Amino acid sequence: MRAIKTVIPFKPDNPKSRLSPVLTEEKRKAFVGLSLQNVLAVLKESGIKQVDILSKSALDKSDENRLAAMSGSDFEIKILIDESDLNTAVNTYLKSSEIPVLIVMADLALLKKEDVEAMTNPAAMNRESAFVSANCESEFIAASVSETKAAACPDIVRIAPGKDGGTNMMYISTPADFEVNYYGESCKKHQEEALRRSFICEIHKSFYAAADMDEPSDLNDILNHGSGEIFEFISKVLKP
Ligand SMILES: Nc1nc2c(ncn2[C@@H]2O[C@H](COP(=O)(O)OP(=O)(O)OP(=O)(O)O)[C@@H](O)[C@H]2O)c(=O)[nH]1
Ligand SMILES: C[C@H](OP(=O)(O)O)C(=O)O
Repeated sequence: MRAIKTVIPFKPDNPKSRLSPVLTEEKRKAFVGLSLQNVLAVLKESGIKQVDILSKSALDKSDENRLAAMSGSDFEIKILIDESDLNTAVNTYLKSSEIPVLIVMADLALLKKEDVEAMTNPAAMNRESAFVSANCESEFIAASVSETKAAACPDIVRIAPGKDGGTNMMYISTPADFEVNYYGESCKKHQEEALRRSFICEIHKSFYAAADMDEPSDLNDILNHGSGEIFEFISKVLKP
């Protein structure tokens, strides 16, 4: 795999406030810890070797212990603390990055390794995922078209949108030349920014990558499609 940096923005304090109708603060903290663990496991499975957790504040001891247990010579996890807001923290990170960056949100409880592979190396995938070029109206099958375009113009932004128009993952080939602008319909904003900066923009459409956990009803997706510790946790909390 081509060298890339992978970064997970993370907010450990009072996380997922929109879930407060169904989860206490303590449970929300436990939930984002499990979700982060899930995302890291998928990244590891997909061949990513090193991940930076870009955290707004220090991690809880339990989360730190979990990360330490996952970390090893073949999978290095670094914790970087940046107390600024999400956009400032990520943009500072991008500015200092000389190789492609993959940004992955921590609340993707259903993420699959195929989604990560589609973001980092779509041409190598033997699949029929549809990609959409922001430069044209029609959808097309990714690999051959995107390779041809990439040969002519190597700067690529690849986005996995959230189900409500946010940006759940983003691959940026030349990160120092791009700025993120999260919140609201950020996928659209990022597509526009890509076009403005003459990047090729591709969209990875996937139910699993789109399933961010923002609102109480989103947790049903974990009950219906999830597995492991996070499934057990949500099952217990929602069906005591
Ligand atoms: N470093 C950093 N990460 C953040 C910040 N705010 C959110 N994040 C992370 O960015 C990703 C997407 O954030 P949201 O889905 O809005 O999560 P949230 O802010 O905990 O949720 P709400 O309080 O419900 O808006 C998650 O991985 C969060 O942990 C921040 O200020 N700094
Ligand atoms: C950060 C934000 O996340 P959401 O609140 O849409 O989950 C976004 O994707 O722009």
